[in-house]
Amino acid sequence: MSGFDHRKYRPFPPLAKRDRRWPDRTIDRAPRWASVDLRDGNQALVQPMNVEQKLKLFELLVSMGFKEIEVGFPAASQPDFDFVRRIIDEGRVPDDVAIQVLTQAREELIARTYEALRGVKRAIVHVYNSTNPAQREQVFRLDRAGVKAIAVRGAQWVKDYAARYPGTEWTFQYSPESFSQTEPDFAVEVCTAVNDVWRPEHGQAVIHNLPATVESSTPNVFADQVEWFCDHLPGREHVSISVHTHNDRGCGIAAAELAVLAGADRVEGTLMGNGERTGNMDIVTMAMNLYSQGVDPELDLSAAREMAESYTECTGMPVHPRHPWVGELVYTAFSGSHQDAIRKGMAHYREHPAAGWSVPYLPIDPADLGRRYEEVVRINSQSGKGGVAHVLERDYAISLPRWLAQEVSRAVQAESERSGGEVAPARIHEIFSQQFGATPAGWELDSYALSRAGNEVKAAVGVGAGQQIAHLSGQGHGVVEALVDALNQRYGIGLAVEQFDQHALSAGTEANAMASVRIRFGHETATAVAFGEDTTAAALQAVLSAAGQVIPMQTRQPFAASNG
Ligand SMILES: CC(=O)SCCNC(=O)CCNC(=O)[C@H](O)C(C)(C)COP(=O)(O)OP(=O)(O)OC[C@H]1O[C@@H](n2cnc3c(N)ncnc32)[C@H](O)[C@@H]1OP(=O)(O)O
Ligand SMILES: CC(C)C(=O)C(=O)O
Ligand SMILES: [Mg+2]
Repeated sequence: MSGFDHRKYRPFPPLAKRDRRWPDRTIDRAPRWASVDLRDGNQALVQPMNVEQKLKLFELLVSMGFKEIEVGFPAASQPDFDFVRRIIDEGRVPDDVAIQVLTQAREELIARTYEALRGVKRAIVHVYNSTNPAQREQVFRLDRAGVKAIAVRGAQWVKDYAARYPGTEWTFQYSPESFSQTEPDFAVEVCTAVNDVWRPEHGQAVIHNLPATVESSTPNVFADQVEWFCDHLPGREHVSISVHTHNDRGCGIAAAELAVLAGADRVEGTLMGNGERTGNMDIVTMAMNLYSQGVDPELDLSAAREMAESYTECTGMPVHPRHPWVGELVYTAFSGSHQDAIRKGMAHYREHPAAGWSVPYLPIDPADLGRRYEEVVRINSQSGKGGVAHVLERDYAISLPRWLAQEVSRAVQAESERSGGEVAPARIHEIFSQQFGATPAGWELDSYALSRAGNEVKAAVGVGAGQQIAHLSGQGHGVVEALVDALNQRYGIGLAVEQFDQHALSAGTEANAMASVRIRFGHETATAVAFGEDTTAAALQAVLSAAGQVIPMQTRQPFAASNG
């Protein structure tokens, strides 16, 4: 019989709250960020970071602008203790950064915690104990009063030991661990008792950190809990309210965002969401969410890729290619309709930058995070003409008319179906050059002379190479028509031009002009592209290259005679 049985679980009881205000709010400024990478992130790693790795990550966090960084649980292990000592002794903690350390509410651990912090300019001592019914009953085997007493004793030790180190600017932080699974009135009762020891109203800096230690409800329920807590904590105005969410249901970031709407001033989390089990809330994502709404995240994420690399180096944790904002593929479109829209949207943004960023499928400008536009459109069998045209435009300054983009895209599609994978820009250019830009042997434009009488252009064109030059002449409304006329006369055939485009190329390209043509010959068509010094040369060569594809060999030979 299957053990998969939902009846084993109980639904999370929501808070009966009728006066919620948070749904009508928006976040218009960044909360205070506190990184717990070096503690919660570290304690969840298969192989916790060594001192060198911790140093590197610490320096990364400082460089990103974090002002509050939980650097470890120094009473728990010698490496954690040594790390805290090292950053203090070596003067690595900038004056505007407060390091934070975690401890259980046990005297010997608190004493050792303060030893680790000796001499630091400012620090946050973070003491915690679980307050929810399951831990009260199963871990502590205590009732509410007993668990509150653990917190009060812990708060007292934190205060007493701080008094022994008067040279440091201390902030005290208390976490009713498992807050989100604790009865709200009890969470308020415990935090009030802690405040009675710390007396924030007399100037002691105090943070109450409300953890969703294990995420067990939808984020709206957490927001209700936070709002309720803020409304009911006596002296709320004297303390900072922090949240610390985990991601068991995949909503750690959403819960933190809604908690900020509900009144939280501060958010604890980690880079990329590393942390216990499914992780802590990901500060990078939440900060980027704000950034994408035009809110200054107050963290520097401009070198996001390097940040992700350092993160992996320090923690050994890979970054998923679809990780919000930072993953390798998160600004990449393979699918045709997305590429088409991105191409048009980027062009629109270039023309109207003052209107702000609104490129479809790209929530932000990838360049803001140091991402290259090359990554945005990548071609495989799901791609369409817009994407192929975009790649040629972006990487080779070649603009294709719509009809030609369709043809090139079909050729690229055939290649990707054959290979079953991505077609790199260089290969797209090669396909384009070989299938559309090649000049058939004997069809090189050697020379041309034009004269105009009224609306008519007369063209005398030398075709071929070396000794094999044919001299053709014809007339028409323009050079293309004149050359087609010359070819039709010379071979007694009926070529017709179906499509023709020419344009000057942008500076920096070798040729000055590009022309593209599709001609019809009976049931066949041929398309060719040519580049030239000038638009006339490009146009004539394009027609010759196309003609060379469809005029049968026997008709073509010999090509040295002149019809003019
Ligand atoms: C949600 C979180 O992330 S909390 C942080 C968790 N992080 C860590 O635990 C990492 C570092 N921890 C450690 O290295 C160790 O747990 C230590 C050094 C702190 C303590 O180690 P030990 O004393 O050997 O054991 P352990 O952690 O099992 O202690 C459990 C005891 O502490 C009590 N306890 C647990 N948490 C707390 C707390 N916050 N405050 C006071 N007592 C606590 C338990 O009730 C239990 O008591 P008992 O021995 O009377 O049954
Ligand atoms: C120590 C606390 C804040 C914690 O990490 C948690 O509850 O998840
Ligand atoms: Mg945690």
